[in-house]
Parts: sequence; structure tokens; C-alpha cells
Amino acid sequence: MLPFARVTIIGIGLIGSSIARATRVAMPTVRLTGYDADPEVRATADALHLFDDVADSGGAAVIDADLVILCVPVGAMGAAAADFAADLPADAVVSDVGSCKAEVVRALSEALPGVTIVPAHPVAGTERSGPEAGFATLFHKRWCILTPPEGTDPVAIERVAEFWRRLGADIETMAPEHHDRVLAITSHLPHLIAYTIVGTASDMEEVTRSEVIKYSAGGFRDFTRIAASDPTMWRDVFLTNREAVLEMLQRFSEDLSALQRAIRWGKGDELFDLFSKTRAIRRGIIEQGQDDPAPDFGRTHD
Ligand SMILES: NC(=O)c1ccc[n+]([C@@H]2O[C@H](COP(=O)([O-])OP(=O)(O)OC[C@H]3O[C@@H](n4cnc5c(N)ncnc54)[C@H](O)[C@@H]3O)[C@@H](O)[C@H]2O)c1
Ligand SMILES: O=C(O)C(=O)C[C@]1(C(=O)O)C=C[C@@H](O)C=C1
Repeated sequence: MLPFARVTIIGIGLIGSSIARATRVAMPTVRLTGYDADPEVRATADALHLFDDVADSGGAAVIDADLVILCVPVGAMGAAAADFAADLPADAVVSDVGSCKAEVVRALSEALPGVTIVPAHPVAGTERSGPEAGFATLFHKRWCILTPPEGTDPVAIERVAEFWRRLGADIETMAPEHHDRVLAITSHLPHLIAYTIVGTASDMEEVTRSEVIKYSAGGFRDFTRIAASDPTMWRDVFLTNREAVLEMLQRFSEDLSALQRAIRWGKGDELFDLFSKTRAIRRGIIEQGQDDPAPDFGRTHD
């Protein structure tokens, strides 16, 4: 049996449009409705036939939904939920895909008192955004982390888990605060480093813009991909997951200073030991089959 029959997606960007595409493939009889605050995005979603219906208000979009998934930037979750709260059916389950969870859980619980909320985070994405950037296989073999508040109906949790399993994801459940600390180091800090390194390189007088482009075939190129990620999304992530990111940044700065000292004093053994350890970590990730599959999964550009 299908976990949900009428699914509404609020926010039709990379993630919202990927969920719509993946649902079409995995659960073709599900009735899909979409809504986005931006009328141009709604028109594009219509033209791409991503949904059975593209509604022109949040309320109209949720009126007969049994699952509503918020796919808006984390700083907009509370307002987007408040927008449809009055029209939400009493038995609907609300979920989201936000990249940080504690603050989103708080904002959704405040906007939707008494509603069953099962927050989720598919740990899958690209640097692109908007409805044209999505693709149906984005969630294949990727983690989807559920962070339900204590006391959430276990049946609702299992239905949301099953929905994501059908989109190809593997499920993990954890507390929102734990999620935010883990993702601060594995996702948020790497983005901050990429934004910094690309910004620094382009600011340096002797490294002109054209040289940055010309010599970016190596490691730097990987950083430029990450640093091309959506500015609104990432501004919201850093402001929303502030404490965990600052904690990880402090730890990272200390480790960076230790490396700086090792280079200054010619401590080759220290450098070699660290680089050997990190090489083993990368090999472990590949052996577990968790290497980034996205390049094979529908990207049309790099
Ligand atoms: N991009 C990724 O790699 C990735 C991965 C996992 C999770 N996420 C999370 O998914 C969410 C969406 O990210 P995305 O990459 O799809 O962004 P996106 O920019 O591609 O799409 C977001 C859409 O939300 C719409 N929107 C903004 N405020 C709204 C509101 N109040 N009501 C209705 N629509 C509104 C925007 O118009 C936009 O079309 C974010 O919370 C992000 O943290 C992103
Ligand atoms: O591959 C990328 O482009 C991503 O940044 C994806 C990524 C990540 O950091 O892993 C980014 C943010 C999300 O919340 C989940 C996934």
C-alpha cells in the first residue's frame, strides 16, 4: 500500500522538483500538487508538467493533502507553514527537507500547533537550484535523516520513512540537535571553506580572475562547484545552525593552526601522518558505496 496518496510540495526548487520527479517514477498513482511563492517558478513547474496541479496559494495547495513537504530555505520554513496552516486537513502529516533541524522543528511546531510533524533531511543535492535543476534519481542510495520530535506518532514516522525508501533513500533517525552537530562538520563547514577559498583566490591581486579560471582544473575546481551553491539557502543554513557551525569552526581553526606550525617548522612526519589518515578515510567512504553518485545521475553540466 502507498504510504501517502495525495502529496503536496511547497517550494519547487532543486529538492522539491526532484521529489516530484522521483515520486512520479516510484509511485505514479500519487496525486501531486505543488506551490511556490514565486509565480515564475510556478509557471516553469507547470510547463515541465511536474505536478497534477500547481496551486496559486499555499492554502489551496494543501486543502486535500495527506502529506505536505516543505522544500523552502530553512529561514522561510515558519512563514511558509503559517501560510497554509488554516487550510491543512486535521489528519495530514507535515514534513520538510531542511538542511538543519533543531530550529526548523521549533519553527514548524510553533506555526502548526497540534499537527503531526516528521522532519526529514535528504543528504543529497547539487550546487544548482530551481525547478529545472531537479532529477528523479537524486535520492538513490543517499541517506535521508528523520528527526521527529519526542512523542511523534510512530505510524506517521514509518509512513514518511517508507515514502523516502520508495524514492531510493536509506533511512536514519536521530535527534535534531545531534543531526545539526554532525551536519555542521560534514556539510556546513565544507561549504564555508569552499566559499572562503574561492573568495580569497578571487580577491588576491596577483591571482587575477582569468588565472583563477585558467588553472582551476585541479583541486580548486571542486571548491568552485561547492562555492556555486545557492546563496539564499546557505545564508539561511549558517544563520540557523549558528552554534554548531561556530563550535566546529573553532575546532577546525585550531587544527589548521597546528598544520600551519608543522609547515613552518618543517615537520614532514606530522604532515605525512595526517595525509595518510585522511586518505584512508576517503577509501573507507568509497568502500561503503557512499561516494558521490550525483555526476552519473542526470547532471547536464559541471
Ligand atoms: N540544495 C541542496 O543541495 C539541498 C540538499 C538537501 C536539502 N536542502 C534543503 O532543501 C530546501 C530547498 O533547497 P533547494 O536547493 O531546493 O532550494 P531552491 O532555491 O532550488 O528552491 C527553493 C524554492 O522555495 C521557494 N520559496 C521560498 N520561500 C517560500 C515560501 N515562503 N513559500 C513557498 N515557496 C517559497 C523559492 O521561490 C524557491 O523556488 C532548503 O531548506 C535546503 O536547506 C537542499
Ligand atoms: O553535493 C552537493 O553539492 C551538496 O552540497 C549536497 C549537500 C552536502 O553538503 O552533502 C548539501 C546540503 C544538503 O543539506 C545536503 C547535501
